Amino acid sequence: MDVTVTSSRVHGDADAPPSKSYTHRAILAAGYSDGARVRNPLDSADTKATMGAVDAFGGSLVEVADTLEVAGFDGRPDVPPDVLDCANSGTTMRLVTAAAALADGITVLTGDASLRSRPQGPLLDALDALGARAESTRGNGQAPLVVEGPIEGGRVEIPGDVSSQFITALLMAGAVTDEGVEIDLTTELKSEPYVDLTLDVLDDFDIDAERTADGYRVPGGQTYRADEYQVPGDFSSASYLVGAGALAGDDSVTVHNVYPSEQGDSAILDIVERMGARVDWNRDEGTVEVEHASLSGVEVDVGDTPDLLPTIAALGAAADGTTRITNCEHVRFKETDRVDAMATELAALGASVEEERDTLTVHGGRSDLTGTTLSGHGDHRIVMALSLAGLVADGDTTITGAHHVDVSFPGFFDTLYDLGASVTLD
Ligand SMILES: O=C(O)C1=C[C@@H](OP(=O)(O)O)[C@@H](O)[C@H](O)C1
Ligand SMILES: C=C(OP(=O)(O)O)C(=O)O
Repeated sequence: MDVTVTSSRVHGDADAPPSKSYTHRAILAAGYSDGARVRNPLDSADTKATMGAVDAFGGSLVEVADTLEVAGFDGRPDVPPDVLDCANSGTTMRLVTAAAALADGITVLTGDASLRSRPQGPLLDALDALGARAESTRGNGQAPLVVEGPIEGGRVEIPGDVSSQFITALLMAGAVTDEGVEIDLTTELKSEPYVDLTLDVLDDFDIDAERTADGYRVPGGQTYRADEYQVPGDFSSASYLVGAGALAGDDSVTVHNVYPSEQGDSAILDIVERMGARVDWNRDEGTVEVEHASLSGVEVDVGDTPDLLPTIAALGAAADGTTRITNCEHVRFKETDRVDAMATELAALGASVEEERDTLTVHGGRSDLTGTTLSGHGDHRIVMALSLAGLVADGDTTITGAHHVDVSFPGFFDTLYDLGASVTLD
């Protein structure tokens, strides 16, 4: 399915969907427990993949209104009856690979073509060091993966600059090993707020884990326990709504369901404010009101907030002056190489863009942007970010693969349409 966005103004109220990162963790943590209710989970393609894994490990999940009733596998996953298909979800593959290493037998994991091109090697090496057999079938550190457990715990070294999801995976599984897991980071950690978010969920499930001088530690022999877990709203998804208000607001846009949490991507509020928009975050009410202004370029380090790169690049293309996005090499390891994808598509729209390994520079100006047909690169965030640029480009902007928004924000185009954007799906 393609989407065509025509230059338009937006205003009114919109809800941020539930957080994808919190939902994955809450569902898997409920799986590790003997049972828990997850309230207001995100129902999307990626979170369904995690639900499928919990089911395959011997848990069960029943949806009752806005709550998922999870009967867990109580710390000991069964050997799955079939290959685990993690679809497009990096979070599922990493978190579930470590869970599979607890099972007494062999698990095979795969995913779509994008997921089968993403790096898993450091996690496989770490699980190997903990006593599992963990292999890439092609020997290239990518899925399909074969994992044979069980692990008992121990000490591992792992780089922190490929994916923080490896750390999250080891912490979540490590809590139910006999010996616990001590993680020594061999490089600087990127995407650190996502590990903070993991510690937050673990704490709510009564699991102790902590940052150490060299990395992280989780003691073993623990029991996941929570009656009910409430998932907060998603700031990465909210970034597109906030971005729409900042770029094309006619009067203001108010985004609901955005309460404070450990999500690093709440940085989007500060970024659009620095670009010149007026932003009012009422933390108690969980609302953000954004008023459009003529935006100017900014410099942003996305070391902690990789998922904001497409949003910031799109805003930068429409802002006056130069937007420099630094510390972004790890953004190349996502559903697609997002640094390259945004550079290519914004250039096709008429922006002047320079791409280096670790930096993306966009020389913006909305008068330079002319609608054309762009590739969504099969990546939900590229599709949503390019839609923002379409709001201000002259004429029609068509983006291919619009259905990929189902990965994290299934109602995205309805939400944009309800705000007044001219959006046509076909
Ligand atoms: O743990 C998580 O929920 C996520 C961690 C980040 O990935 P990396 O740690 O691989 O940068 C982020 O990009 C991804 O969308 C979600
Ligand atoms: C990279 C993302 O997710 P994942 O790593 O789970 O595929 C994302 O949602 O932008």
